[in-house]
Amino acid sequence: MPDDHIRIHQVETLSDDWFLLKKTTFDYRRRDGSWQRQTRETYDRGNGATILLYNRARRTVLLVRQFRFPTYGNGHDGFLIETAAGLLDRASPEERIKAEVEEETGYRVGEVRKVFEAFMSPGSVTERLYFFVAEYDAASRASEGGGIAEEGEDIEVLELPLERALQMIASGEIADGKTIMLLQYAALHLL
Ligand SMILES: Nc1nc2c(ncn2[C@@H]2O[C@H](COP(=O)(O)OP(=O)(O)O[C@H]3O[C@H](CO)[C@@H](O)[C@H](O)[C@@H]3O)[C@@H](O)[C@H]2O)c(=O)[nH]1
Ligand SMILES: [Mg+2]
Repeated sequence: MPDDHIRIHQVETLSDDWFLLKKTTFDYRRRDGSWQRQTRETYDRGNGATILLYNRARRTVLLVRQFRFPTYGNGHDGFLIETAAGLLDRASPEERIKAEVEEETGYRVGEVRKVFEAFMSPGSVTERLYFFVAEYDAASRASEGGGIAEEGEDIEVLELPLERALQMIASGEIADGKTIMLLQYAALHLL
């Protein structure tokens, strides 16, 4: 796709509170060469990182459960089981995910390995998510985890056999996109 296919016409800030919601009007050059005016809203919450901790010998994974208000009421009770994750806040993905995984799970990991990057909701959310894996064992537990209570985090740590986690995808008990992707990666490549 050549670089000259977009001309930004107008950018309007609809909301700039916790995160940023913009409405952009732009001209898009279609594949047949004609220009078409379009408007799109984009929700910008920065980029993020997520990590699956796994134990090869025991064939287990570490996940977290927390209340996610946006899912509450959309056919879910809101308590999502997820891989540990956090927003980058201008840090590098590697740096951020190491701090985040310790905050949320209490486990301190040395080496983390990036396995892929993905846009999780490209029609409306700008965020690029960086996916990592790392090994853990009982000795890597440095604290209780649980997240930052002052920020409203109330995170429960779950250790599960990979087989059980995969069954929970099939049953709908695990319903978070990034988590499903990393568990499937583990089944294919790690455990
Ligand atoms: N006051 C307030 N707090 C908010 C709001 N939105 C989020 N927060 C708080 O901001 C903090 C963000 O926590 P992180 O651990 O850094 O991010 P995350 O929400 O876990 O995000 C991760 O998971 C997302 C969902 O899969 C990912 O989209 C994201 O990239 C990241 O990896 C949490 O304490 C959350 O409650 C808001 O509108 N108002
Ligand atoms: Mg988080």
